[in-house]
Amino acid sequence: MSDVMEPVSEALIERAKAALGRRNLVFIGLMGAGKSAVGRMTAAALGIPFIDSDHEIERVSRMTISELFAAYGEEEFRALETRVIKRLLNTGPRVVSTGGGAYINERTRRHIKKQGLSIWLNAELDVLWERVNKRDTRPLLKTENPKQTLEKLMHARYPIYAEADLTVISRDVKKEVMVEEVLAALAAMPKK
Ligand SMILES: Nc1ncnc2c1ncn2[C@@H]1O[C@H](COP(=O)(O)OP(=O)(O)O)[C@@H](O)[C@H]1O
Ligand SMILES: O=C(O)C1=C[C@@H](OP(=O)(O)O)[C@@H](O)[C@H](O)C1
Ligand SMILES: [Mg+2]
Repeated sequence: MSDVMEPVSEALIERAKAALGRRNLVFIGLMGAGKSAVGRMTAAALGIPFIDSDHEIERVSRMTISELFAAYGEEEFRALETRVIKRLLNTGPRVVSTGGGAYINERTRRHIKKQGLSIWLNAELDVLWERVNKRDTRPLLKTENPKQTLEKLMHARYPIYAEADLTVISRDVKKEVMVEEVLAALAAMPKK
């Protein structure tokens, strides 16, 4: 069997586009789920502008996420995140990849529910851990036992992520396969 990836079929892309219409597509899920990477590639496949809310927050504040947490704390970060995401959704349609805590914040979640179609990249702990432990850019994981912290966040957050419109299992497969599954989930949505 060849391991060369088949390009995503045009027919699937067209069905996914039609299902999404002019709505924003919003990626949610825990750190390491692939929101930033898969979101960007999904936007490219759909031909829709992409933005990562963390990148936008860093651009407008001219600080990194770590610097923002250190200087102002999580509460201030969440307030800024809510404002940025609200603006991005108001000026769409786009694909927006959020930071892992965004959908957990009640106000941000309300904006996402009102103005976007949400897709949860749901991954198991070991998949997430393998990905996040390679970088130290995530302030919430600067703890004594970051894997345990991640596990606690899973328990606290998964029931809330489960409110998403769509869910795709994020696992150890090529990112292109994830994009295809995202498009298939969109295409399979019941018509309103
Ligand atoms: N399906 C995948 N297979 C392999 N690596 C992946 C996959 N999805 C994401 N990654 C990698 O895992 C890391 C975390 O992904 P990222 O998109 O930043 O996650 P998130 O934005 O959800 O925290 C990145 O280095 C990314 O390239
Ligand atoms: O889970 C969280 O609360 C956070 C996730 C991060 O984004 P990623 O999920 O893209 O890593 C980033 O927004 C910040 O470090 C807080
Ligand atoms: Mg990200």
